[in-house]
Amino acid sequence: MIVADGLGVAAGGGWLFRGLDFAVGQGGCLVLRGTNGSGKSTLLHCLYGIRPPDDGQVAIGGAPPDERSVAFRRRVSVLLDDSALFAELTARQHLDLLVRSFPGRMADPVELLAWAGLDHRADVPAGQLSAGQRRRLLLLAAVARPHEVLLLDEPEQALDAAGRRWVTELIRGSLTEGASVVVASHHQPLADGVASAVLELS
Ligand SMILES: Nc1ncnc2c1ncn2[C@@H]1O[C@H](COP(=O)(O)OP(=O)(O)OP(=O)(O)O)[C@@H](O)[C@H]1O
Repeated sequence: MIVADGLGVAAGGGWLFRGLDFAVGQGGCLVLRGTNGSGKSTLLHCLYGIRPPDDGQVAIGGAPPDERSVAFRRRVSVLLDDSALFAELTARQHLDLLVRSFPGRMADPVELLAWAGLDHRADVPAGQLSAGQRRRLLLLAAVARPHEVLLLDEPEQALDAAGRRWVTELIRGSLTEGASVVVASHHQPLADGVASAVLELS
């Protein structure tokens, strides 16, 4: 589903990474690891088509990624470093929007909100949620909608211990459904819980 062939990105007069080859099939999870600034977010941007590679190529389902394509965005679900919510819309309204975009293909929003531990905050505008609650809502929205590919950038950010365990459960659910997942993470238990392969950037 996801294939990188000699992938490279140049930055700051050198190569951030170069010659990356990997493939992630259905139900597979590649975990990206590496120090701050090693290029994990940049690699995820390449996989979503936000940033063209400077060397090599990447294909999602046999074609180059294109985040401007509605068809591509319907197949690929993401939580990237700049993902945001509508501050004035509640958690419930965010899910209602998704349900309207994918009619008959999503679980009941009430059940989803309870699963995310957000049922008591369902009618609070997203702008008034805590950082961890906003993170839970972003993750829930990314995973609850139908997807063939899931790209997550440090999903553990801002989450408490229970939330970090929940992320592992959430990614495993996506894998069981057959998605191909790439997740950048600094959280070793999460990596241990979901990885079928690990790519260390340096
Ligand atoms: N267009 C660009 N021009 C110059 N430098 C860039 C560009 N894009 C990324 N970089 C640099 O590439 C490096 C990698 O950044 P990136 O955010 O991908 O790292 P990361 O591994 O995700 O880091 P972190 O763990 O801190 O989230 C950074 O030093 C960044 O400043």
